[in-house]
This record gives sequence, C-alpha cells and structure tokens, in this order.
Amino acid sequence: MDHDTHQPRRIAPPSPAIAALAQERLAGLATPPGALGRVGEVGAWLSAVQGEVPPHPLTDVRLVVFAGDHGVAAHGVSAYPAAVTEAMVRTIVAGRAGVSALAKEHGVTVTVLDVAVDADLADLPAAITAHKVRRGSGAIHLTDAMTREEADRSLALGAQVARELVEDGAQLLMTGDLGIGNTTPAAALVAAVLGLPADEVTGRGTGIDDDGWTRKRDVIAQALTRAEGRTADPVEVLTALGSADLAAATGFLVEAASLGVPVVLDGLMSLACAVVAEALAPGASAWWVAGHRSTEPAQAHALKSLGLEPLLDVGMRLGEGSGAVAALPVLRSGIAVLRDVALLSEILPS
Ligand SMILES: Cc1cc2ncn([C@H]3O[C@H](COP(=O)(O)O)[C@@H](O)[C@H]3O)c2cc1C
Ligand SMILES: O=C(O)c1cccnc1
Repeated sequence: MDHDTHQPRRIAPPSPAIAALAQERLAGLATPPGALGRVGEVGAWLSAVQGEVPPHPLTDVRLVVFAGDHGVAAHGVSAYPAAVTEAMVRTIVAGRAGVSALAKEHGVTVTVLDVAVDADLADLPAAITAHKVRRGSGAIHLTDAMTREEADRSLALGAQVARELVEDGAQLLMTGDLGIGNTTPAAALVAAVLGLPADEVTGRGTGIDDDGWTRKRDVIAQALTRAEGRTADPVEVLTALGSADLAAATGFLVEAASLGVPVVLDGLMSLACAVVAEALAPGASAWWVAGHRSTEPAQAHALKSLGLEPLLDVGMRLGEGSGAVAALPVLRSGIAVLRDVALLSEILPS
C-alpha cells in the first residue's frame, strides 16, 4: 500500500465476463427467475469474486478480530468498563465468546489481534501480541487517536495480516472488532467521511441510557469539530478520529480487495473501516459483502453509502465479527444452488 503519498489506489472489480456468466447460470436454473432472492445473488457474486462458474465450496474461512482500547471509554460513552476488552480478548482465545460459538458451528477460524489493548497480554501467544501498535488510542474529542506514523503502521499491519492469511490458503476473510468504547470512534469515522452530524451517527452501543447517549453524541460532535479541515484525507481521519485497531482493520480490507479475495463485513466497526477503506481505495467495496444489518444508525449510513444490502437483519449488535460469521450459511447456500440445481434447459423437453 502506498502510505507515503496516500493517493487513492483504484481497485479493479471482479471479472465482468465471469460475473455475466454467473448471472446467466443463475437465470437459467430450474427455479422461477429471482425465486432464490439474495441467496442466488450472493452465489453469483461469489462466482464472480472467485473467477469461477459455478463457485467452489468455501472450506477455508478466516475471521480476524482487531482488538484495542479507546480513550473515550473513560468519558461515559459505554455501558461497560474498559477492563472488559482484555477479558474478552482472553475469552476469544479460550474459544468461549459469542463469535467463538458461531465460528465453531460454521467452521470459521478465528484469530484475535492485540493492536492497541490497554493491558499487558504478553502471556498470550506472540502471534496475538507481537504487532501491538500502542496501549489504547487517544480520547478523540480531546486529542488525536494516534500519530500519523502509528496510523500508517496500523494500516500496514492489517494489510500484512490479510496477505499472510491469503498466502496460507484463506478463500474468504471476515473482519471483527473488540474494544470497549469503539462504537464512538467508529461513528465519528462514518460521520467524518460521509459528512454527517453527530446526531445521525450516535447509537446505543452496548446499551447506554438516554444520558449516556447524549454524552456520546457530545463527544462525537466535539471530536468532529476538533478534526475539522482534516477530513479529506482518509489516513488523517483515522489518525484524528479512529484508533490503531480500526486503522488495522481498514488496511486489511484494502489489501484483501487488492488481492482479489472476498470479505464478509460485520457491524458498525467493520462498516466504518469499509467506508474509510473505500475512500483510500475506490472500487474496493466490489470485493465485500455485508453480513448483517446492526442496530447502529452509523452502520446503516455506511451500508447505504457503499451500496451494500446486508444478507441478514436479525437485530444483532455484538461485534466480534459475529454478524459476518452468522451470514456464512447464506453464502454457502448461494454456492450450493449455483453448483447443484439443474438448469431449466436440462429438464424441459426441447
Ligand atoms: C461483554 C461484552 C462482549 C463484547 N463483544 C463485543 N462487544 C462490543 O461492544 C463494545 C462496543 O460497544 P461500546 O462502544 O458501547 O462500548 C466493543 O467491545 C465491541 O466489540 C462487547 C461488549 C461487551 C460488554
Ligand atoms: O454494530 C456492531 O457491530 C456493534 C454494536 C454495538 C456494540 N458492538 C458492536
């Protein structure tokens, strides 16, 4: 990734020829046209991104959970204390988080990466902790989340992780998040890139009450004011309003798209990073599918701006990549129908 000049890096779409062949196969199946709905559409999309009609089965799916703490967590924007971040990193490592159960059920390999957790996790395997960028990111209403150098390093880290997984055989990637307070910087990123006011992006996160919502809205508004004039450059937006973990997830999304590997997006954090990644690398979103619609208003704005319609809408608001993993059966269903359903032309007498 060109981190020195930050010129937008246009990403080529999946092969239009293969995409057309996949649409042709879908239209020719022994079903009424459109009867498979989004299942058929996502099957055709997977064909296009794989460059193969019909698409091949997904046997190697990897989720990376980007973990970090956030200075805003000390300012009453979350229903939970920051100590939960470390505890949940350890719970993912132990395979007992919400996403762990879903990943086990659907055959997804989960990696958690300590990008900026405000705790010493050195007792965990080096693969998890070795690339830590910093301990916690700045409280964005008062100070930058990190330095520009740290933002560049985080972007490069995420890109490197994507490359390593793809070299190791991953066919489909997913991004997840962990970090108390992270819905605040994520909402701020969406607001900054899309030019929205704090009111429209502020959600309830882990379940804050009305007073908490007002505090969170004010923190986001103050952060947006603080970053005024710096929002045209996506790396500057990450530096001022994001966090090291969100920057790493952004680098991961850009790199996956540039390698031509599909990604399933999750909730607010995933979509906030996707909005920044699309600004850094226009066209990248053609390689992503939205797993689910979260209850966060900023996620809805981000989905709309990217033209993505989620596969599931089941009221989830967990994070961790859980909504991406939960959508995997729909993706696999899409592959199954494109592979196994007869063509109408085969079963009708000519
Ligand atoms: C036990 C627990 C497990 C979680 N797993 C993901 N999150 C999610 O909720 C947090 C963001 O919401 P907010 O901005 O309101 O703090 C992040 O940790 C996110 O990953 C969790 C939150 C909690 C409490
Ligand atoms: O949209 C999400 O993924 C989300 C919402 C609330 C808390 N954690 C994650």
